[in-house]
Amino acid sequence: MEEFPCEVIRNFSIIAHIDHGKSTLADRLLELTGTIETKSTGLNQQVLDKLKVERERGITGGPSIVMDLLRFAAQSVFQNDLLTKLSMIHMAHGKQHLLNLIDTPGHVDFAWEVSRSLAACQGALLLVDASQGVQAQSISVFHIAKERGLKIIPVLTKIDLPASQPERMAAQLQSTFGIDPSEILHISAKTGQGVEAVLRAIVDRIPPPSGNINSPLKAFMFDSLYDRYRGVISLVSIQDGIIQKGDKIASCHTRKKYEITEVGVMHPEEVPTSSLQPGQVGYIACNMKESSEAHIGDTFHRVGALVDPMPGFQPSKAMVYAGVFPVDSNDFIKLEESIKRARFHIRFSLTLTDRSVTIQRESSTALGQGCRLGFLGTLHMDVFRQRLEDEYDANIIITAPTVPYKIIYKDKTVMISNPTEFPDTSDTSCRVKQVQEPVVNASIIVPEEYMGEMMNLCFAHRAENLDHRYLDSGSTSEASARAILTCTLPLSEIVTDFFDQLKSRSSGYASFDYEDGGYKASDLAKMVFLLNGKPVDALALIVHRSAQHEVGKKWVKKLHKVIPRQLFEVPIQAAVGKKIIARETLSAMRADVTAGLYGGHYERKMKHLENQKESKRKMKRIGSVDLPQDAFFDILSTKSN
Ligand SMILES: Nc1nc2c(ncn2[C@@H]2O[C@H](COP(=O)(O)OP(=O)(O)OP(=O)(O)O)[C@@H](O)[C@H]2O)c(=O)[nH]1
Repeated sequence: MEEFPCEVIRNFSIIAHIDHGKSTLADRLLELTGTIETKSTGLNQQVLDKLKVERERGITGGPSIVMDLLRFAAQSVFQNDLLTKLSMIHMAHGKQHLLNLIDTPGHVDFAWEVSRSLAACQGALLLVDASQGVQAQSISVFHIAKERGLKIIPVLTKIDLPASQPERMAAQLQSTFGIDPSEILHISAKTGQGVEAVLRAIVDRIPPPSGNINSPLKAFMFDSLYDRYRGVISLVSIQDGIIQKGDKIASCHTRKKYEITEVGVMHPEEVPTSSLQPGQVGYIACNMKESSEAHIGDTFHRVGALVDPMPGFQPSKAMVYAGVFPVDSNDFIKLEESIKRARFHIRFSLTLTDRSVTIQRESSTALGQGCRLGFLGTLHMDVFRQRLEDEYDANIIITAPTVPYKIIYKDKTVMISNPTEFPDTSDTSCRVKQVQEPVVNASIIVPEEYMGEMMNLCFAHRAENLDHRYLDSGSTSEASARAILTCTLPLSEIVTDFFDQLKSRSSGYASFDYEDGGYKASDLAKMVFLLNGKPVDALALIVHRSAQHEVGKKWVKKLHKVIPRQLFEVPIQAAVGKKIIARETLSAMRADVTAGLYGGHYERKMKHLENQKESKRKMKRIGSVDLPQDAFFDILSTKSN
């Protein structure tokens, strides 16, 4: 592939709320520039099926069909999934331009990944569905792009839809982001209307990357992947200088030295080039053996020519944790493998890095050996869980999600991510000074008639600092005004069913987004459930004291409903510290399942015994109480809390 000087290069991203049509627009741009063929192949369906989970949730990491297709093609053909960036060539003003589309995950859980990708861009298309208008995530991604100083090209899409209201939405973009309506492009990515103008705007409005080919090499690593044969492949954006095969480079972060074995760009698959120059975004392969050597946000320089490193990033931290256990403890190794495979797939489909899901072994007296997984957010966890359950047919139990708490003692601070580790704060000898929980700054956008409902929902989830303002005045008779409601919420309150309730109580109209709001002191306690006097560690919860009686009562009722009767009476209790705060009693039942069957019914008797054996196999024995797998599912199902 020919070399492109800096001034004809444009590095951009598409930022949008989920489902606003990012993938469709990317497909159109790739088609218009001849990067891919216009006609989709029958393969697409196959690929879509493979990515069922992400499809169902309506999220993809990038230009859907193209990306997915290439990801899978690349996996099988080249054993390489370096596809978070695509290059297109476009003729404008009599010159060929190289347009690099850099993929972003575009979801609130992955804010860090979004800024990581945007760091390699000079501009972004802010894509807004003209029938839906500005949504919560449009706002958060806009701010990230703005903070990074990117040129933003506002684009209203889906104008072919009868429900689209481009004029009204343009006014909304103006009032929300201060965008001049004359700068807004009106397109339909589906029919292709106006998409040419998008290519023109990318060339005309986004500045070329700056950089000097004669300065010392400075290459910024914004992503990395592992290739079985070539080791770590890094995606880099060249800030200054030039990089080519045979060059000896070093990492600013680890000081380790490497020799470049290959450089190239994605067009759309890997195309080796003789060099990468300032402004170019491409891949480099060097003799980097371990993923642990690759640090996202690292800067490479030529050996012997030190440069100031680019500002790096704070990698994202796991914010939601859950335990995963095999129903049959012999399956632990199999489960661990499934988890690793699921992690691999999620990483590609959501454009995440290797370390996006943290895994630690965990053992529970109730559930045996398992893993404690850490996720970036609830969506991340849900997608992962669904993939484990669906695609790997994993016979697993997943515990209720929890968030990391800060326990401040007189002499130290400890972070805990498992309720079983939570200290008994009512015990005066435990020396806990304060307990803090993570909070988020949440924003919800809804039509005004749902405001009351949304406020109630927020208050029921311990919201503070509630505020609201209007985004527009609902200029047409059929469209009501939309408002943005902001508040702080404890993260633990949104990891269960908050999102589902938000959707159902707003008839699907509310959009929700949040950002990290730090830690806040809170009056929390550990709630333990006892079956026949024995605590079940896997069921332990952390509750706000104001809700402990309500939560305790609800859970013992739920346990009472799902635990089958045993041969003896079983008290089911909820305790906080030493205090029992709720109780139900499960009455005893008869033992012999065949007792009612008299002589001559040998086959029936055997069948009953077989059935009993089968259901015993699926039981978890908690102390002396048998709990069927289904009961655990029911108890731990977050949706029915
Ligand atoms: N009518 C119409 N539909 C469109 C247009 N652009 C996208 N769509 C449809 O909108 C839906 C979402 O489009 P996608 O391109 O998958 O959206 P996305 O933003 O990539 O979604 P995620 O990657 O899952 O976040 C699909 O059903 C598209 O067919 C458009 O211009 N007009």
